[in-house]
Amino acid sequence: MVLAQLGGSISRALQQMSNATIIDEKVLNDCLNEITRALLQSDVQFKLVRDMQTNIKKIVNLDDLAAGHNKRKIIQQAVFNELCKILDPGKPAFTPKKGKTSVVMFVGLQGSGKTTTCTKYAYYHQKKGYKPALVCADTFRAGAFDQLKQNATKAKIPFYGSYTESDPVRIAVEGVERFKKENCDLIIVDTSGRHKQEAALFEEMRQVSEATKPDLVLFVMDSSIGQAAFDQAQAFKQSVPVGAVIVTKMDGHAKGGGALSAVAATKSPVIFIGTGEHMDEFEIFDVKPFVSRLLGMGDWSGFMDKIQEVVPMDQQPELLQKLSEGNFTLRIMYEQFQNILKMGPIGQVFSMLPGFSQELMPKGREKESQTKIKRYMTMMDSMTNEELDSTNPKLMNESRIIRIARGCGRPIRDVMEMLEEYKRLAKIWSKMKGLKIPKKGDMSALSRNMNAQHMSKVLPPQMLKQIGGMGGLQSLMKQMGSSKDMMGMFGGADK
Ligand SMILES: Nc1nc2c(ncn2[C@@H]2O[C@H](COP(=O)(O)OP(=O)(O)OP(=O)(O)O)[C@@H](O)[C@H]2O)c(=O)[nH]1
Repeated sequence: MVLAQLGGSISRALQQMSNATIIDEKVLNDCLNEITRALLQSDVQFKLVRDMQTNIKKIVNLDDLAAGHNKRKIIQQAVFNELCKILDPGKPAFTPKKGKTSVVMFVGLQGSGKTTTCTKYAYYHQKKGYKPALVCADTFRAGAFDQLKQNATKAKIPFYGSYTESDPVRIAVEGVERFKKENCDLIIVDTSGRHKQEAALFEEMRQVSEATKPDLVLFVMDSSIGQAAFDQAQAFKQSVPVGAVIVTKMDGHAKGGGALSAVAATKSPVIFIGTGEHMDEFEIFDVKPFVSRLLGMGDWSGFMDKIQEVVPMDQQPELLQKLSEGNFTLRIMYEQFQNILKMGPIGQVFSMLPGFSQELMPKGREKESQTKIKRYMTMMDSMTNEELDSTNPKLMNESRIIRIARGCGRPIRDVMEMLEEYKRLAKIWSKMKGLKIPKKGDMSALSRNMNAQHMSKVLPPQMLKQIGGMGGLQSLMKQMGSSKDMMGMFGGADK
């Protein structure tokens, strides 16, 4: 069961319960058992699941439910809070400061994706203006240094390692010293992968940590690790001061529940997730939006942040103005396709929009979707300015379609398909009509300006019904809006 399925199962359990006329202990227990089953099937550790169930029972007061309060909402909120609690140890991770040297050491099981993730982490910070450097202290796996070297060269990040030196402590110390002298502010030390049974390798890892005195030890974990996650993560935590976790391969078909367990074992926050093999398939991890996405509630703040990344700054106000007028033209679609292709996998963007990820960008088919987008753009290149800027769907008559097909050398049905896709996107974006436009550059204000009215238009009808219609959505947004993150996520509550 992948995490998305886990979210679906939990939502279904909640839905079934809210369909019951009277919520008594049995109905509540059935619902919680269903949720428990889904969590266990996703590899969340048994003890965590049991504790979660007990906590929810403590929080949810059956008398309140009987009094006719919105039962589903109360329980959904409790499930939401409990899942957040598992993933949020309540203390923030160390963040490196620009201009001040920080040493970050990467540890993890063999093949968890450490080396790949080191470069992603370095690259991410380099884009933010840091001066990162990579040190390969993995003397165990032949080829590890070559891999790091290759990645680092591609990203133009300085690196240090040795083909002959077999002592990882020595390499780590030399590398750190060298990059300190070169005024690098983020020195990243990659270490060998190991399993908890390998005592000698654990001792070696401890020595590297002691010698380099890292400001942060990052535990890298593959999301598919399953039930073993808790014990493995705990073993690492006992040997070195793990301060944060990165979960990799979140793009795969892993169950993913192990990741939740590992966080609980290390009592450290997840700070990033890896979503692919490429350098930029790396996302900041935020607990509340993540759980919200897991439960199928969408993640507006993430979506708006992505737009900020995808759309060049100078085009943002203009695009938002057009969207707020409800004028989604083919030209806008073309320009957005251009931006999206520049940025990389569009799945990352659209998976954040509630309910639309599957239609726009089926998981695992990103490459196909990109090819499709390029094909659409070729067809649009054969359109006139009038066609590109029109908001009148009737303009695209048969003769225009035939002309476009001839112009781009594609069959007529391809042009029709592209126009259908345009209509579908235009329909989605027309829901943005009336959006308050933030001042130039202040995209976060946009998410704050999104109110329940906008949300209700964008949410798929069945999801809105699940939440309890407009009234349910408003109170859910108010209730959740007490935290800043949630305000951002749902675009702010109506006051
Ligand atoms: N799909 C996907 N693959 C990933 C991700 N992160 C890493 N990988 C792949 O996972 C494999 C192992 O990654 P490495 O970086 O070599 O793993 P490692 O932990 O350094 O390996 P050891 O040094 O043997 O411990 C490689 O094929 C990576 O491309 C991710 O987020 N998604």
